[in-house]
Amino acid sequence: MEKNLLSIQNLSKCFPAENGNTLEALDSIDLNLQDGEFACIIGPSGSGKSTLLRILADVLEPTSGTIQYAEKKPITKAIVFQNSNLLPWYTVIQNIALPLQIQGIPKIMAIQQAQAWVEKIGLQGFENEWPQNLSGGMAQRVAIARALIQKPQLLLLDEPFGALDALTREQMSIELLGTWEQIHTTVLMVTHSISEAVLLADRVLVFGHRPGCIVNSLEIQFDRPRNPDLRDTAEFTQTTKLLREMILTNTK
Ligand SMILES: Nc1ncnc2c1ncn2[C@@H]1O[C@H](COP(=O)(O)OP(=O)(O)OP(=O)(O)O)[C@@H](O)[C@H]1O
Repeated sequence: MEKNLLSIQNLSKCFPAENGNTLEALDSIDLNLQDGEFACIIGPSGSGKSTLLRILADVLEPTSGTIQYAEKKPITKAIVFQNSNLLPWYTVIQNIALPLQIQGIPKIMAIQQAQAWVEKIGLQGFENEWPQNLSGGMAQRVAIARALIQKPQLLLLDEPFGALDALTREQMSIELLGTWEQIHTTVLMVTHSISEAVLLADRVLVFGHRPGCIVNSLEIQFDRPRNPDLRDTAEFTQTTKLLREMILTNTK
């Protein structure tokens, strides 16, 4: 049976704007995330998608509303942004090991675990490289490994492939699919790519124009584990078409 990880109720967020006005970024968001679910958010620019992720990551406070956790205690979370935000004075392996060291895990053990992640993301040989010498795709692989090494119960991905070229982006979403199929942690991912959402997600949430709220959602019912070849099937094309129509209808 499906188990709830968290429940967002009536969540709104306002920012102070010019002339003493307020800018309503989010309005009355209600959302349950199931334990082990991969959910994607798609919506217009400025509709509050990043704001919602930042609230869930505890970087921002909501103006009103609640987030309740099924376990009745805070859960472990990690967030990855469009920009990898690697520490430039740390090497690849040091960046990946950092969250464990912050948790107090001895350096030698943190580096051992980071080495396993270097292998999972295919960056063997680049362990001691500096972030400025990595391609955009490599840097994002490191950022994702740095998040996943923490074994977060909730992984928040804010357009993690948005700054990459189309081919690298496709490759990265296939790699993310493979990694996620092994760990099945709960993911909430913002993306602007319909095909990425359909390949990865169990459910796609469609945001309307600001103030952001969920105007529609689509269950993606392809079997797991999913194979990237799914993208070549007629069912995949039909689903992307359906989602595109849903987005266009709701964000006119
Ligand atoms: N710290 C802030 N202070 C003031 N306004 C903010 C702040 N953060 C976001 N906003 C405003 O809130 C609205 C929602 O922004 P947000 O970045 O959440 O949208 P988004 O849907 O993620 O956009 P995009 O798809 O372009 O990344 C925007 O109008 C933005 O200018």
